[in-house]
Amino acid sequence: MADHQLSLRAQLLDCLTIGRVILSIILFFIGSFVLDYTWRPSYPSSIPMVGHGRGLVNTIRNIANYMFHYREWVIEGYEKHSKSDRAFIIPASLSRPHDIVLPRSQTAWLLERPDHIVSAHEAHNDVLYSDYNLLGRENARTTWYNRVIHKFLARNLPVLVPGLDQEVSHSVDVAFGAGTTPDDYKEVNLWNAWLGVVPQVTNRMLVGRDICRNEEFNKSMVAFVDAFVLNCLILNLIPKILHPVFGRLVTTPNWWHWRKATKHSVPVIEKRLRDFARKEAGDPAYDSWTPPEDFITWTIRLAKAENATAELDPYTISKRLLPIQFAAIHTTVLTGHGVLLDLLSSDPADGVLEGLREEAARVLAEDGEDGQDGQDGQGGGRRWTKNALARLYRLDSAIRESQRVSNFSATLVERKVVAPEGLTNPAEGWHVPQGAYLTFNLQGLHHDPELYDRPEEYDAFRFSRPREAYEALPAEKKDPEEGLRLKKLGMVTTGDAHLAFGHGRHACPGRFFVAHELKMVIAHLLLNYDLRHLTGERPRPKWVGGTIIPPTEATIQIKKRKAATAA
Ligand code: HEM
Repeated sequence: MADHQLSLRAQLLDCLTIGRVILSIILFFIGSFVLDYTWRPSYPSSIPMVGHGRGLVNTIRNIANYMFHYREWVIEGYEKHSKSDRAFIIPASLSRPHDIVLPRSQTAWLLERPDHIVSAHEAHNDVLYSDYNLLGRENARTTWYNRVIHKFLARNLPVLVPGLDQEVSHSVDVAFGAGTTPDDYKEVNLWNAWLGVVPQVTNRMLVGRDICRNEEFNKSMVAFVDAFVLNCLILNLIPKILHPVFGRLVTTPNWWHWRKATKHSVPVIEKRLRDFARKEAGDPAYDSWTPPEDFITWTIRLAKAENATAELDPYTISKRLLPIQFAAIHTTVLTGHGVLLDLLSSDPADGVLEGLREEAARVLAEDGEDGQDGQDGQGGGRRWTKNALARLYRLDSAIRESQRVSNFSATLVERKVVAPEGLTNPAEGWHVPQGAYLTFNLQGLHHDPELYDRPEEYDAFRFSRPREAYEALPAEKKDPEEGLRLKKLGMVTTGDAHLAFGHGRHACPGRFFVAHELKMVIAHLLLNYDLRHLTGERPRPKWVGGTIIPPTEATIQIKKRKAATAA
């Protein structure tokens, strides 16, 4: 019997060659892909498709070419179908169903569907693999953090501006300005400099001034969002059926980075909860205490108002911060990076930098306020206010124009059909089942010559010229309706031809904050530093599927200005 067992084991081991193991793994993956594929929602054949088209061979070609040709397919689809008001299908990555790209004329129709018919949240979760990246289903499925931001952020901006201004001055002077003198230009890596600014400024709003300058906390959060993006790229290539295993495996670093951050955030959250409790208990030491305005305070207020006690757990609060860190950090760094590359690649003869600097100095003098000496180690000088920032029309336009022409996504505003009965398109008559994905053609819209004059050109003051012309009119010639129309040229206004922040009721609720942040950063740079124009072509990004890979190697030349105009 023992001999028999031994020989069976020997035979099995003989069969187990490296070649056979590799072949089995390949067959297992192919089988998983086939299963995945058969479970995908099927789309009507009346909707045209770009890429290599339908059928088994073409499907394999689509999968092989998705990484390198997605953006070209988006452009091709815009010309062939979107411009004739027709939807088209665009192939997706290996692990995701295809997207249906809707024409501009159907924007309002889709975005007005209720959330129980087409869901933004579910679409975002699927595209971002949030069940894994956000440390589990519970944190991915909740819309709590979304509600906190929608409810509190924009209305608290006037109160937040002075603190943000301090973080901007401090972080820009460290990340861009360290070691600069008025005598010579210094070379700075632009991507790393923005990464030195955005987490600190964003976290002033999220977790307050006690932690926003903490290097380990900020590094952990940046590492978390970096891991998040990398995991999305990896999971795009793995069959969905295997995600419960691979999703957990590849997102292990996310847990590690979150844990590291909690060392700093949880004690602050616990203290805030204690402070709230003592104030509520009538502790006389807290008579004049008011909580700082930040995400921690807002989430405590909302949880108390709604009796949502689970939301008051310090570790839960620290997890709710993660989706916001993801939504806020890379998007803002990408945008700021793009704006400076566009500005510094503009023709020096056009005087764009000088125009922006003149505006910033004038508005700060007129509408800024005097800073107090010694605030957080900052000197006095003029400080920004919400009203002053609202008057930076040129800078606002320079940012909006960069978001238009240097778009960081080819398609945007993803929605998933969640209604069990599916969705019928009234304009074209087709019907798609539950699980279908719909989106819009950002690339095509932002570069359409019928919507924008000379669409490929970065025209920094495209949106501010009419606003400035209106401002210069004598009061009796100003038509308030025209004034309102021109206000909509501002960077926070979304529309069916400008989708950088999405559109409709799920449009980015952080955009008002971003507008303040980016304006303060760029104004501080221009008022305190000289920036050299780039020579040659603007460094170009690369695209992997629908994901942009920015030119992170790009550097700029910067030196301290002789006569700095602001603090
Ligand atoms: C330049 C920076 C940013 C860009 C370009 C950007 C862009 C976007 C886009 C395109 C969406 C999806 C809209 C849709 O599907 O309709 C979105 C959603 C969102 N963003 Fe931003 N975002 C930025 C910064 C921020 C910041 C700083 C925050 C938070 C403070 C934030 C919080 C959110 C949230 C919570 C959502 C989900 C909204 C919802 O589903 O209702 N974003 N953002």
